[in-house]
Amino acid sequence: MLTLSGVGKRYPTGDRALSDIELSLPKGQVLALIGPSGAGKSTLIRCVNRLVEPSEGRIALEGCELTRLSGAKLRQARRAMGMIFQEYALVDRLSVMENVLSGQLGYVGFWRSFLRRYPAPAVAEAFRLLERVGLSHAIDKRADALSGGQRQRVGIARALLQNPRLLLVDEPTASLDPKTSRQIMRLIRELCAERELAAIINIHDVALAQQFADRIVGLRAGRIVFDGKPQALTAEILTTIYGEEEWDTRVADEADETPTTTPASLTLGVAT
Ligand SMILES: Nc1ncnc2c1ncn2[C@@H]1O[C@H](COP(=O)(O)OP(=O)(O)OP(=O)(O)O)[C@@H](O)[C@H]1O
Repeated sequence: MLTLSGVGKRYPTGDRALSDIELSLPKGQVLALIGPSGAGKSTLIRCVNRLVEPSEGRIALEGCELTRLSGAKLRQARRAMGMIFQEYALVDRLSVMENVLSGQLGYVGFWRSFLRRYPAPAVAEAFRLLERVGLSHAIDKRADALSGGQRQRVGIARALLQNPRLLLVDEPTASLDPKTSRQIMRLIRELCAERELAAIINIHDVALAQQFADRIVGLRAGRIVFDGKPQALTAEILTTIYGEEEWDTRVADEADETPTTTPASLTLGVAT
């Protein structure tokens, strides 16, 4: 449903962020994008919805070539892509419900949304979504009264309200504790399965990526250096992506204990 062919990005500063990206994402697939800082993960996600303009290559969503679109047609195509950001991007002084409804901005027109009058079906759907993400008790709360995990749930409900076919998720767990991070990743995973949504999730936590994604793509210096199943991510491949590190023994060494043979996947939570 999403295809990137020969995509590259060079910023006006001269920094080359992406080179020769070839990627095809089928419907319903959850793809985790991993790689060290500066590898190009955010740039790749932003090229897909054209927040960043690719310098070369083509990106097509359900047969529609996004890289050729502009103006109203681009805005319309963007509605098929739900964005979920690390920093939640909520309006603090608005309620949970109003924040979710603001996902309708592209549909209802500026004045109507400015006056905060939303169509009844959108409000009903927002109620359903808030219930689904576990926030039915907090509908009237102001966004700034929520925990990080709750804020992320609002962001997820807001992205889903526009009924996207693809989710673009940028560091969804960066500011969350380990348990909440797992809950948020599980929720995204379940929602993708329920709605046959494809997702690209930019994530630093390799163990979470392995646990909740169908497929892992590793970027290094703007190039794809791994594309495969989570189980195929060996210590050797992690070295290709991140550089030298004793993946199997790192936790034990740092705790000054006898090195163990802990599998790579269990020791990678902080590998960035
Ligand atoms: N707006 C920009 N202008 C110039 N260079 C940029 C810009 N945004 C990113 N870059 C450069 O592009 C490269 C890729 O950055 P990007 O933010 O996509 O990496 P990332 O893998 O998402 O990193 P992180 O995990 O730290 O968020 C880096 O060299 C970065 O310095």
